[in-house]
Amino acid sequence: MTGIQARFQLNWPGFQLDVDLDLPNRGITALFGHSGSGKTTLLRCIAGLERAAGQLTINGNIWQDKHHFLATHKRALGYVFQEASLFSHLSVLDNLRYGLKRTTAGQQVDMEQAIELLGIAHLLERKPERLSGGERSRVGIARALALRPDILLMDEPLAALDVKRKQEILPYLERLHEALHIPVLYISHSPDEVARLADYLVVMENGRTLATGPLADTLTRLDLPIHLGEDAGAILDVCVTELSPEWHLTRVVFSGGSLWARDQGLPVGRKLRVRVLARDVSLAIGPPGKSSIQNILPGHVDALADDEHPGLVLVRVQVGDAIILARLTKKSAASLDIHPGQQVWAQIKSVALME
Ligand SMILES: Nc1ncnc2c1ncn2[C@@H]1O[C@H](COP(=O)(O)OP(=O)(O)OP(=O)(O)O)[C@@H](O)[C@H]1O
Repeated sequence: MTGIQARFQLNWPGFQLDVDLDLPNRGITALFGHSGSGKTTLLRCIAGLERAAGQLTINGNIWQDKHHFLATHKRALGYVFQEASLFSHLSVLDNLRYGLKRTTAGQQVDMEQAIELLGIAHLLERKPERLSGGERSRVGIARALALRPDILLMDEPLAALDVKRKQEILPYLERLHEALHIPVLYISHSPDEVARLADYLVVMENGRTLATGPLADTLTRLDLPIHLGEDAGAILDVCVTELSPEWHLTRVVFSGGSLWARDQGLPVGRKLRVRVLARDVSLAIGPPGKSSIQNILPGHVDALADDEHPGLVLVRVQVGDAIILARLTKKSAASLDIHPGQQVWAQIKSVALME
């Protein structure tokens, strides 16, 4: 049995946790939900810091069931918090070594890989006080990885950083998808971070899981109360197929067609994600004539749902195998008689390449 099987029940006055999760054995799973929905409590149960009833199996190893409860220090896990709590009297290298009982050859390789992945080789001799916030976070993550965990738990690791530092660290986290062969559970309140990093999404509400599934499918479900507001949109897996140096544009293809985006110097053949925000998509019920919009894709309306504002509606459009969301005013949806099954042309004003 691979992956994570986690079933927990916890009864606190005013809060009950009741989850039953089966999660993939690699990739980043984002835990998303309102404040107080139980995300941190779930991570603490996995870490053995809360004694919930239930069971927990990580890649076939039982960490908890009716008869066993493995103590936290015996669980092969890395835990990264908002503030990386580094030892101030130790250099970065000694911080990384701390906790490794004796450094075996295998651990040395893991530590070197962690140093490389997080880009901290030039910081090894420094004391934590001489690191920027972003560098401290990277060292904190590398330290967790050096322990060769079977699972990495990250509780809003970027929340304490300003926008600039976040942008600096995100590319390192993006590399974790590919490079790590362990599951990562990642709590975040930021839809942008989730869209960039996550492969899988768990939506929590009041101590329960409302939905779990691959990121692109779960983000475009209209039946979930994930109120993303201006961040509502779709994620597409694409591949760069053409460059147009003359117009500084890049063409990417996905299962539903192709899109032009602003050139960011990516080579042909590069696979990446793009994010298409619902507010940037409008719909026409016939092939549009001359338009300044380059990206026009035919598709079919799959479903409609009220948006947060009473005057707006979100429309799910099936484009090939992919789903795109469009945000329309209720007035225009009514005047075009937008309904499930209808053929439409999605006009996409802007596409963000996430690289
Ligand atoms: N030790 C505790 N005893 C009783 N209730 C607790 C305890 N710790 C947390 N809670 C409550 O459990 C609920 C879930 O808290 P938790 O920190 O897991 O939420 P969260 O989704 O991580 O929130 P946030 O996004 O704000 O970090 C909250 O109502 C909180 O007040």
